[in-house]
Amino acid sequence: MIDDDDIAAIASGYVESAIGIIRVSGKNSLELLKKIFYPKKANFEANKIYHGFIKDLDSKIIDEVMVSVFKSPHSYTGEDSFEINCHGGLLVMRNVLELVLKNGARLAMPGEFTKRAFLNNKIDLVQANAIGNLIKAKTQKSLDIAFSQLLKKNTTIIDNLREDITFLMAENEVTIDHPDEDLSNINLKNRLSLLNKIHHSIEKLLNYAKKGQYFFEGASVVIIGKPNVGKSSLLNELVGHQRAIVTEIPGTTTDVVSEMISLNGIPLKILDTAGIRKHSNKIEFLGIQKSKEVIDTADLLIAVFDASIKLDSEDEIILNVIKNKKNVLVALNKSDLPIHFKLPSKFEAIQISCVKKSGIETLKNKLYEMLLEDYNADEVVSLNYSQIVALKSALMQTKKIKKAYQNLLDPALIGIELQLLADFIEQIIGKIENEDILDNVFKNFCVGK
Ligand SMILES: Nc1nc2c(c(=O)[nH]1)N(C=O)[C@@H](CNc1ccc(C(=O)N[C@@H](CCC(=O)O)C(=O)O)cc1)CN2
Ligand SMILES: Nc1nc2c(ncn2[C@@H]2O[C@H](COP(=O)(O)OP(=O)(O)OP(=O)(O)O)[C@@H](O)[C@H]2O)c(=O)[nH]1
Ligand SMILES: [Mg+2]
Repeated sequence: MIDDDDIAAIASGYVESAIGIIRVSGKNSLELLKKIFYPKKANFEANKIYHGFIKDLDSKIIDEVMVSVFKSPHSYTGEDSFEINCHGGLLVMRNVLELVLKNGARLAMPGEFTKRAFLNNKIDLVQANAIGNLIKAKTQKSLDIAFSQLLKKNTTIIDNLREDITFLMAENEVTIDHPDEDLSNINLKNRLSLLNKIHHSIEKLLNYAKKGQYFFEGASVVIIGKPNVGKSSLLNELVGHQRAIVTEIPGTTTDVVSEMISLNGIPLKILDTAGIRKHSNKIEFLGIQKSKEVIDTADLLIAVFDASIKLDSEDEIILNVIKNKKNVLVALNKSDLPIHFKLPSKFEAIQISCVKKSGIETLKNKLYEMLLEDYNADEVVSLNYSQIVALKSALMQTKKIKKAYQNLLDPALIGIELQLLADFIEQIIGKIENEDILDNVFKNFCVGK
């Protein structure tokens, strides 16, 4: 179902400004324009801007304006549409909008113009999301990513995925039509290797999407370690002020303390935690429970050790926590003192001193590097939550299909599974049947966008 009734909104924002833009789009919008706009020559050719007057039904002049006219499909929404450039006073903008509404348009919902652009195939869902991010972007880097995404229609990686899946589906059809031809080993091998390629691409896309998200939603870094190693001191160094209490008494921090910083444009939430050890009292026990909880939510962990004392059983607890994790940065603090700590060789560490303020920049650079590892600004896609969910489902689906091939499942059934995979991929680009999911994408846009 495609809505094409006339929608209207103040596109420039309802703030006093030099010029205000009232945007109207819909099947009958140009008829509506004729009723309220009086230029010298009322021929309303596409892509032209006209000077004239907006008049109400009693011929009273509402404002002197410029109006641009767009004709379907050559407009932002793909529909007939126009934009009134009126004086930017609050009352003027309201009067013009009200007149437009009185003449049959309704107020647009947030993002509804862009939703129509999407429904009319002017942009795909990845681009729609990019427009949302473009407006939201708070750092130049986020803006660059959003913009580069807006400029390309489907990203190549998604195009290739579609192509590969279509190939598998076509090949599977052949097997259904010619059941006598056994799936030869060679064929099976080819299919599995193509499926692996698909699996790998989806993983890559998920990885890019995650990194793209860092720029818009931010990332979280959790500082862990046994008591008294200097976790709170490190938090304070990273945020640039005395956010957390620091004392020489082990067990000083008993709750999670967090603070935001910008790391080269990535909004970073840094969390300092209670030192982990065999607890000595109830407060400490609860604090340690909390530390363990936030560890699992972290995009990155900084494990802090005290370089000035020998590795002990409390450090072992921390080493155990991080041993199978990839997203860990090890910091050897107090490196201003004589070094007695020896890290097991499999870990790589950065030496820092919060007291001497040394190594902190190196640590920040390393954090940034780890967050954006394998990241290629040209290929990054910033997907929204439901797109990421679709991608994850697609990933699971490839595993299922792989098993189906290996178990020589009936091609008709394999066909169904392949179709499901194709559907998940289409959801990313935007073939979404469910209106609710779709509205979710646009509801965070401004009215008038
Ligand atoms: N006044 C105004 N400024 C704006 C917008 C707008 O809609 N109006 N935009 C949006 O919010 C952005 C620009 N994006 C736009 C994208 C496509 C079309 C458009 O009319 N496309 C037609 C014609 C293309 C052509 O002839 O070059 C098309 O795609 O067919 C317009 C604006 C930012 N500035
Ligand atoms: N010499 C030296 N002392 C440090 C350094 N960093 C922190 N300290 C000291 O180590 C002690 C503990 O620091 P905190 O930052 O409170 O340690 P923590 O890991 O947060 O401790 P808990 O909250 O108890 O788990 C304080 O006395 C700090 O002054 C450093 O780089 N060098
Ligand atoms: Mg502390």
